[in-house]
Amino acid sequence: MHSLYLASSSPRRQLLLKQLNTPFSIIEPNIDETPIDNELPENYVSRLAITKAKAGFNQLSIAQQKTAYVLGADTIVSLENNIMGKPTSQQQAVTMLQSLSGKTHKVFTAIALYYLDKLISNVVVTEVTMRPISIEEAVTYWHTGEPKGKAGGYAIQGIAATFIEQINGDYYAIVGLPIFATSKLLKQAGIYSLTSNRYQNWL
Ligand SMILES: Cc1cn([C@H]2C[C@H](O)[C@@H](COP(=O)(O)OP(=O)(O)OP(=O)(O)O)O2)c(=O)[nH]c1=O
Repeated sequence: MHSLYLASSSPRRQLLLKQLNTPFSIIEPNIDETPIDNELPENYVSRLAITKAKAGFNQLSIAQQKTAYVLGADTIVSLENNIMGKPTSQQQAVTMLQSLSGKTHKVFTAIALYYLDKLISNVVVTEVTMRPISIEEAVTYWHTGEPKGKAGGYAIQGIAATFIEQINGDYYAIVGLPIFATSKLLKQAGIYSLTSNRYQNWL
């Protein structure tokens, strides 16, 4: 018997996890997302995904913890090792988009699964190339409401799809949960729902 929990308040992550065909419940951990000085993007996302999974685990009762598998995830946008989180003002959002305009940046998404005193995690990196975006366009985009709550201040699954020339990597990782990497993590933990003998070696 096991129970999968998603430690996330992101509606996108909840939708994406449904694609794994494994029933789950939601816990909403509250954690401090402040980066440590000079922390590399990969280390930052990994630390946050792990912190979310552990914080979620700690919200459960002792009885629930015995069978719990808690999944945490974190996504950031990064240009030249700078970490871009979720913009909190128009000015911040416009500045972020202006720095990404006409360039290729990286999206880092970490996933972490905490269970039975074990921790397994992975970081998925995707390259995103944006066409040039004018300041006027960035301001208009802010007023659509879409950039709020999105790392880097854009949502590839929304209007910002029109900004994206090319991606190299996993689309789902940009939206917040890399489905393939997550299925591998669940398989590693022995709770992937579609495991078949024929594809035993795909991990
Ligand atoms: C780049 C990009 C990010 N995002 C989202 C994914 C994440 O939800 C969000 C980054 O913030 P996160 O801190 O990773 O997650 P969150 O605060 O939304 O949810 P929680 O911590 O409770 O799990 O940005 C998109 O939806 N589309 C995009 O194109």
